[in-house]
Amino acid sequence: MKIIRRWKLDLKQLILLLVSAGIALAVYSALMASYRVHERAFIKDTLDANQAYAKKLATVTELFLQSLNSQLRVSAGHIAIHFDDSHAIDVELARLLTQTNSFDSLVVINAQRKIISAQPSSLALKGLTVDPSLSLPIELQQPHILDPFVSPAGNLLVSPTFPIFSSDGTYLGFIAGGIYLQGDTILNQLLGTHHASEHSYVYVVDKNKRLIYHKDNNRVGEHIQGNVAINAVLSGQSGAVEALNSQGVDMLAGFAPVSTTGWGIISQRALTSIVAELDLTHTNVLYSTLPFALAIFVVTLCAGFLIARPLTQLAQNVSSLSPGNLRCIDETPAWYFEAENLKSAILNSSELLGQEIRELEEDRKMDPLTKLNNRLAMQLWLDNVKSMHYQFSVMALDVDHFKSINDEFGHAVGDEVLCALAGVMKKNARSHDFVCRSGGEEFLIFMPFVDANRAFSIAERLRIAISEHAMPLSRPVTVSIGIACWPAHSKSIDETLKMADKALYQAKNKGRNQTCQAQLTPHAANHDVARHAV
Ligand SMILES: Nc1nc2c(ncn2[C@@H]2O[C@H](COP(=O)(O)OP(=O)(O)OP(=O)(O)O)[C@@H](O)[C@H]2O)c(=O)[nH]1
Repeated sequence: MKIIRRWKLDLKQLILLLVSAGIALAVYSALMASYRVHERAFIKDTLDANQAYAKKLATVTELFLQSLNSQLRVSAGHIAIHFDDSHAIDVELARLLTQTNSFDSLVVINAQRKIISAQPSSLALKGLTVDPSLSLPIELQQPHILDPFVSPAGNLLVSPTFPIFSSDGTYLGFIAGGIYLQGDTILNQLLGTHHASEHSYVYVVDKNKRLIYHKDNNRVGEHIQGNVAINAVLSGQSGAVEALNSQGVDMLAGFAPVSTTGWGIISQRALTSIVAELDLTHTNVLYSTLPFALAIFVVTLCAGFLIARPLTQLAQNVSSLSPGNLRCIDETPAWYFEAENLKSAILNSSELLGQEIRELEEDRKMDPLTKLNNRLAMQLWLDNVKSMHYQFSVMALDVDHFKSINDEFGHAVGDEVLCALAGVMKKNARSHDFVCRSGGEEFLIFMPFVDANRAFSIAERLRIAISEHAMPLSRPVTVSIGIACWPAHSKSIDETLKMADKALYQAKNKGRNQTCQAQLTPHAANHDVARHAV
């Protein structure tokens, strides 16, 4: 049968594969788990930080506006005293502008909406009448912050105002501070520094969802719609939310309202920046893990080779096993329990197998009924004799009237008789005689180094012993024997056996229960038998 060897992974390759997959999976799952945990923590921290920062900025803005209000109140009191002195008002506004650095511009507007003083004077606003849309402070006659508007000088600004009353309580007008929303402004300095984090930024909307501060100055003045954080903060809430901004970017936004103005402050960070930061962090983690993973890989690989080695050697030794030589298996080093077990199992099964083969071999050469040698064993024995060329005599022995025993007592009794005869033959044979059952009720006994005369007397002794042996039937059993010698009777062993057979039939013909010797041939007559005798 042709054996087709299919390619298969060996144990070393399997261990290698398993270790590689194990390490890759372990590193991957550790990185993924760490990534998820960090991502959640990052998002929560960012939301918390942005909310805290928005609250802080709202508080700072409140304080800033209060401080502006206080400054305007002081100046309003001073201006009320000198309301008719245009120069004095100019001086006061100039002082406020330069000393406090809180405003980008300052104007005093009388009850008729006319600008009676303005700083810096370069704006050239003095004498102008402001738009009726800006007359709310005149109607309210109390502190008020005007919503962002474009000033007559063309600047987008927010404007805190404070009313000016004369000592008798007559409303004279109001002082308005201008805080520019575009360019390098005071609001920029207040909101644009010290972010919640490097990647966060702040923007501020007024109550009409109009950007009044943004890091991208060009967007100031823009109206923002559909922003969850803006909607929440303008409804007076503070908090944090992960939501898409107006430009479709996923943002982590913290927000807080400035209650006095109705503004909303939002501090936010793009989610993608967190992902990028996490990616960078985990790439670094991966690089830091790689040497350890490599070390584990190498150690496990070595262990894998050590584990595979006894098994590989056992397999090689078993495949090159020679009958009866189990030493190579016994000497295979097996340093761990399973390999040692396998080695013992192979040794045991090899020994058992060897024993069974030996038994089979014995059975092959043995007559199953009488346990005497069979014809195959006889042939092997004769081959050996031929090669050694030592003389022997052979007895051909046949049970007399065995058919009648079978017929009379049954086949089973016939078998018992055959076994009993075999026992007598073995008992009478010497250790180096070769007794075999050559057929049904026929036997051959080879006697090395025994000449014809001695063979005759041995045969007679055996014949008498058989006839006297108690058989499992009511009458004695006898045998007839023919004798021949090799090479005394013939050069050919086959011929010698035939001559013994012939002598046997002579004994039968002479009336059975007797021994006959083969006749010497001319060749045999010249043969010096004594030369070979013991
Ligand atoms: N019980 C039993 N009988 C066997 C066995 N082998 C052969 N026989 C019988 O042995 C008998 C041999 O008969 P024959 O060849 O006629 O010889 P015989 O009856 O012994 O007569 P002679 O040899 O002429 O004395 C046959 O009946 C065979 O069936 C066996 O293994 N067991």
